[in-house]
Amino acid sequence: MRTLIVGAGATGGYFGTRLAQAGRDVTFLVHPHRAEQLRAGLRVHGPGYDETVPVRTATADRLEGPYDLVLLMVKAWSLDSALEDIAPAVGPDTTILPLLNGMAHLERLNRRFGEDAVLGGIVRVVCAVQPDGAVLQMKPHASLTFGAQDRRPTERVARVGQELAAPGFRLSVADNIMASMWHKWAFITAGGTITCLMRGAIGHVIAAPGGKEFILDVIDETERVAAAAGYAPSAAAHAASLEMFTEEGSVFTSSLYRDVLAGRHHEGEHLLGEYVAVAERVGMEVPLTRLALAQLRVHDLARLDQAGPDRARLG
Ligand SMILES: NC(=O)C1=CN([C@@H]2O[C@H](COP(=O)(O)OP(=O)(O)OC[C@H]3O[C@@H](n4cnc5c(N)ncnc54)[C@H](OP(=O)(O)O)[C@@H]3O)[C@@H](O)[C@H]2O)C=CC1
Ligand SMILES: CC(C)(CO)C(=O)C(=O)O
Repeated sequence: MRTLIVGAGATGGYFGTRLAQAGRDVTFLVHPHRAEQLRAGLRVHGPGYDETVPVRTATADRLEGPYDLVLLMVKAWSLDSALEDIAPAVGPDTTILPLLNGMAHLERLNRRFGEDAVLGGIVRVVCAVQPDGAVLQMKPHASLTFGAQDRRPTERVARVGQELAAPGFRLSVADNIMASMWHKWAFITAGGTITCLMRGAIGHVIAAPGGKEFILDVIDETERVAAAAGYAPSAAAHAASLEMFTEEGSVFTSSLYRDVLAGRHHEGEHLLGEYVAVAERVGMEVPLTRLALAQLRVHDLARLDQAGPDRARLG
């Protein structure tokens, strides 16, 4: 099977190198600067390991298809350009597996490629690209969960499962991938809302008087939306959110908040903006998520103003 991994960033770099090491036929679609950086291999390091993995890269102008499987591992704001770039890689039998956080991308992909060709998926890992281009895995766990949007156990799902089974992460086929994606989206939206609004790590929010009550209110708000949309978090998903977001001393911040702090592009519209839009559709008030979203929008406007004529270069 020929697999194209779109993006050799944090998640693409981590999962893609695990697949390459397992002998899979993997090509990374990258921008020219990243191709240059990866000439001598992609360094991935984390708890107890440090490896430089030889990788095959392609840039959009040299992409030859079709591929059997395309893993989309880009941030939401890059999705449109990534979809243009992968056009030569997609044939009538290509399977597209997006692994972004959130849900809104599925609709766009379904419109473009048809629902049968597009699987749902999530990854759980905590990785970041370092200034030298290496991918750093910050926590030991890593998993990839996927499945057909309509829950049918098709031949396509079985083939993709065989291709993606590799050492270095736990692979599972979800019985209901839409529910898994929703639970993760609710979780990420809660984490983003808490850390962006409070401008700090969970440990500090919990330690502040009133902080725990605020956290519980955010979890409640996000879970009520998921339930109203037909995806009430399971007891286990609720317990995982409580554990993560009420841990004393925790240094956890969402990647959304870290992107905001670093002045980078962020997934606020894709995660919180779309969440508020769903809440509106199901007739629910989400004042805390809405406040976090408004704050992100103000931040973005200020950032554009500060950049002035350089705004086109904002990354
Ligand atoms: N990081 C993590 O631990 C986790 C992230 N996620 C989710 O996974 C998704 C991806 O995040 P993450 O891996 O962190 O993002 P990164 O920003 O680390 O990586 C994305 C990569 O995609 C590249 N890219 C974007 N568009 C193209 C294109 N058209 N052609 C080639 N390369 C392209 C970017 O390159 P360039 O810089 O050149 O634009 C960048 O290297 C997000 O939705 C995120 O929320 C989910 C779980 C954990
Ligand atoms: C919480 C985490 C690291 C989990 O995978 C994540 O996806 C994020 O912060 O965006």
